[in-house]
Amino acid sequence: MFTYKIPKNLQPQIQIGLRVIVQFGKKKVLTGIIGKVHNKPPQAYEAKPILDILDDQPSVNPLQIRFWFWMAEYYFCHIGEVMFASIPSGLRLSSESKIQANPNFDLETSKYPLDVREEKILEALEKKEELSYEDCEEILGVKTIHPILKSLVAKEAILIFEKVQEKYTPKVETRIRLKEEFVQSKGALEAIFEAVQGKPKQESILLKYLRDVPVFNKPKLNEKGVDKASLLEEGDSESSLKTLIKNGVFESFKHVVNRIDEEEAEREASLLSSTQQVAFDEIKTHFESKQSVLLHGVTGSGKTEIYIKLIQEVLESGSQVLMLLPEIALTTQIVGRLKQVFGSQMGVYHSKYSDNERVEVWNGVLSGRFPFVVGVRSSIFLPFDSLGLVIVDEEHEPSYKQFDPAPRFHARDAAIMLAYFHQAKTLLGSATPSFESYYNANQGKYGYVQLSHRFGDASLPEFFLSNISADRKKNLLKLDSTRLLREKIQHALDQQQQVIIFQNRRGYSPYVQCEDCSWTGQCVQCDVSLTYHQFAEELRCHYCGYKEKIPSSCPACGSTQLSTQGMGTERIEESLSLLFPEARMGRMDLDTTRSKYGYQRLLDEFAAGQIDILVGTQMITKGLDFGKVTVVGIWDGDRILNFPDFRAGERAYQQITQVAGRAGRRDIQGQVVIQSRNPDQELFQKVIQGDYFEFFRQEMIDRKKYYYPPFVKLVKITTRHADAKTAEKAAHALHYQMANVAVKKIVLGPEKGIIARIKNQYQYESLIKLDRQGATQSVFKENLARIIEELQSVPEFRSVRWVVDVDPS
Ligand SMILES: Nc1ncnc2c1ncn2[C@@H]1O[C@H](COP(=O)(O)OP(=O)(O)OP(=O)(O)O)[C@@H](O)[C@H]1O
Ligand SMILES: [Zn+2]
Repeated sequence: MFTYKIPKNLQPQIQIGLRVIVQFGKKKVLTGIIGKVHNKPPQAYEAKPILDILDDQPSVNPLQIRFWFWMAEYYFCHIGEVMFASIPSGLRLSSESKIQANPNFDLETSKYPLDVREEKILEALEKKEELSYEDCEEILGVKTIHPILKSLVAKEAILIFEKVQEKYTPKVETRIRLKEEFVQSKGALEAIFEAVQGKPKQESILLKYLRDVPVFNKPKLNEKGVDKASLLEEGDSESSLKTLIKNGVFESFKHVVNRIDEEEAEREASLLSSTQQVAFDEIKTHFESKQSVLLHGVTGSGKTEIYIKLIQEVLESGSQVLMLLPEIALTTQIVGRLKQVFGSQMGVYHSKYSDNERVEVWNGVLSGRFPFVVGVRSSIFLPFDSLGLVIVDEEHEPSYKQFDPAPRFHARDAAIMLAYFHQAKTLLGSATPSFESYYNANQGKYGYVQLSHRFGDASLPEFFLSNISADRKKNLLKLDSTRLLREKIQHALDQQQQVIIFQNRRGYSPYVQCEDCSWTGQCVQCDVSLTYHQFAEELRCHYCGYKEKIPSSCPACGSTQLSTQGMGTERIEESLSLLFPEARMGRMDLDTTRSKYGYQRLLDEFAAGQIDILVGTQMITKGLDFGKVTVVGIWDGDRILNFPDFRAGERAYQQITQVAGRAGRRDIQGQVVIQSRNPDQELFQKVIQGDYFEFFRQEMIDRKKYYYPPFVKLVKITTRHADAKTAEKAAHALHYQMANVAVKKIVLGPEKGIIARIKNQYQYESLIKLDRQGATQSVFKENLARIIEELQSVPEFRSVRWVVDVDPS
């Protein structure tokens, strides 16, 4: 935080939460937020004046600012980093900014006239799609450009963005409508039909248009016309349409599609079953005395319908609701279900949204257009001012934790704090609660509500362990699939049912190896082997994105005997299509879902029954609700157990239970086949028995004994440097200093990171265990801040980076 002077003329308007323009360094201007107003001039530097105020009303409310301060302190980062994560760049005007014309702006119909200089900028934007801050200075020949840009933003004439990928590309449709004169009278319309007589193709297009747009009864409908693509969808030829346009029957025009769909609610909430109703009532009773409730409901128990009822009640009482979902893959289906009930009062906040779409949701929350938001973890930063309820669905999901960059927050934990500031309630939902949350429930800190049966007549799936090694010995293993798995798949296909196959590794196969010298491809920037991607014919690093072409011979010994080892989703898809040539295959992983609608398309196809077998990574394990899936195969069960962490057991339990939970969600019981080389392992038995409580009890014994969460708090510190020696030395220096801090319980390390080098930076990790008391943690963090600052002033450590991760996951 920096202190700035408030010039006299701006003083009357000053309020906490206003965006202001400030000078930073010699040439830079930045947008800042007023966090505090005080009378203490800084000691170390001469305060510069604020250049301008961007808002009439605060963009950020006092609750948000309080939340930011809490986050910066708790997650050990700068308040500026929190602010940066919170505010979409479209709301941050700076000398780094670029501007583009707002495609929804129309000078003629705009309520606000532009002055000469503003018009000049818009003219320039007609010639050049984007302008930098400097371009604008040049065009107008003035030094302080922000008042003009500020005014253009306020008049909704331009949009601001910082990086190219944030630039807003409007979705433009070509639409078709009848020429106005034909809509005026029935006689005119009949005349066209005469004109197209004997031209069946043209007639068919005309009829189709009139079916979708009944202009006889509602001539006004013609104005909007129809999307050209949909008109031609059913196989009508483009050339017939062209002729109709040429002959002046139809006209085509461009239409900018709204970024956020305006959909009306289409259905009422479902009636709760009696079990759901009991759970619903219990939740509300707990809320009377507790801030947070854990809803532990088995897969398919109908948690979503309970959420819907609660959301409705809270919205009716006039408060806001935020519902967090871990990933977009999951959001597509649930969002669809929620949208049907909540329609246009629900805003959606995706990770794949462009920055300007985020601005739209942000403004929608500010204006009250979206009293309800469904979103991924960053939606906790939206400008809510009166939350009544925060729901965290799939609360156990590791993806709620942000790794990089700072703030490295856990969205579930932060959401609980956010709700606390709003005096709102938090509902955590999961079929496999995190042990931290269940522990809190067990201790009476959270209310606890259980749903132990699936909705309707559905029952929980049946498990089968299938022994890979045994099948191999008997020559029954085909392309790494066991006979049992193949039989189950075949049976499902015969019954026109669907199959999900889970493997937590994308790409074709993990390694390409030389059979003569056992060379494997290594990333040049990280100490990991490269993954083979067959379709792209590349070796790729999954840590830094580095890629290279597959060599035709071994770079080490020249041998041409290169073979692939192990199985990724891409290869499994290929194997299954060889084993089941008649089945239609689909694959869902990071590689097939990069585009914005990638998930949606795959899920739509799967829902429509156009895919028989869907192979996927952890993306397919969450929340999906498809009635025809009866068989789930876990390709490599052993891989799931090998998580390098104290949470290995918990994670494996969650992952297997969740993916299994996709099977048999309606009247036919699901079957789950786990392939393993070692099926007798205890963990498999526990998952199959489904005894969460016993599993929890046993795990807690170990965690208590070895000091792991929930009995202690963890802080992980990574020391990074491009030079291995310096990194090691700095890590030890830090370690030495920490030994003198009294409050810690245990300091482990420093050790080489699990991956010793990432993006050319060597990594050393220390793990600190702290007592759970809040006071201990603040004392520790104060000490840590001091230690790091001191170390950074040592010349040889100047370019060392220390990354502090509180509650690492
Ligand atoms: N009260 C209800 N009326 C009608 N259908 C319901 C009702 N409750 C649940 N369902 C249906 O039961 C199915 C399972 O419900 P839902 O997807 O909400 O389960 P879930 O608890 O979220 O499961 P998971 O943890 O696996 O995501 C869905 O198809 C849902 O539409
Ligand atoms: Zn790499």
